[in-house]
Amino acid sequence: MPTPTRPLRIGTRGSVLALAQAHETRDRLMAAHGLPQDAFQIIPIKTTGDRVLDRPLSQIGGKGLFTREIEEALTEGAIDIAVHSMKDMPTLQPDGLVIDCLLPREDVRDAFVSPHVASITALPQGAVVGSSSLRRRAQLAHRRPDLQLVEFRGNVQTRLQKLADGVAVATFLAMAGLSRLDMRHVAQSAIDPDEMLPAVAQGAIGIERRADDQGCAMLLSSINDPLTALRIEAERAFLRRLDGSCQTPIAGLATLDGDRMTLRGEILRPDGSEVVAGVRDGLASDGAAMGTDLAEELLSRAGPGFLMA
Ligand SMILES: NCc1[nH]cc(CCC(=O)O)c1CC(=O)O
Repeated sequence: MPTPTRPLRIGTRGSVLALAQAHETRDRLMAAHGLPQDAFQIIPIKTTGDRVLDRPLSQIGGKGLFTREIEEALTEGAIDIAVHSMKDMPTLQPDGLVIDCLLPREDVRDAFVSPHVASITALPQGAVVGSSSLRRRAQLAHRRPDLQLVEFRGNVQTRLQKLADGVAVATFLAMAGLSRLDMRHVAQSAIDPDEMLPAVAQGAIGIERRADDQGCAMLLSSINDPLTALRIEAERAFLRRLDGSCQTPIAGLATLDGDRMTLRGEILRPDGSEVVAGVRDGLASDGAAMGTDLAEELLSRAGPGFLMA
């Protein structure tokens, strides 16, 4: 809790997008509690994922790469809360930490980004596309086996520069990240989830705290968006059962219609040669069970070893 003597310390990665998310969190807390800006201090923390830029994430060790150092700072008390892209979060938090605050979700869709080409369909035969996301690579390879995929790491600016340099003719980014950076214009199109199912929790910001910190629990409860929380709970239950990591292409998306939820999920072979997809409909309050159940259906239909390939 912020006190007159000490501001509330908000831990975040240092990327432009991460800082925008930390600022959004601070602004919501200021508005909800009538607090001044200097009641908060934003503390950027460098993570392994930020440090190692020359290898695909899947080779360095998957999820957790962008969060470990931040969670350590939280556990040690060097920060009070941590702001995360939920898409990058492991499905289980370390002992003593919880995420029970989700901000209203942004656009969940992937963006098709290219200087000249309008859409996936419009890509010329054999075109070079840059992406380091195993999910997007597998989904694209499934749909367009003719395309050539190259690794594409780095922040939004770096990736746009690579496109300008002709390293690839197109790439994908999350619409949510582009929106938060006021850069939606760089997207040629937003890809419908029926065409490319997004990553679990794409577009959602979660705020982590120490489980025993009742002050922060109260502070954060006022900015939690319960509908986003329901969707993320279902999607992450699905991912948890699949033991999702960056090494297993998985996509999942929950949508709400009143008190009903539809949960779609898919798992892919990394080379895109096979996709196993399924859907569940049910009560929004049963999201976690639907997620586990859908994951089990996909696992049994895929058969042993599917995710290892
Ligand atoms: N893996 C990196 C990452 N984590 C969250 C976002 C975008 C914002 C979001 O989905 O909330 C991105 C970049 C991207 O996929 O373009």
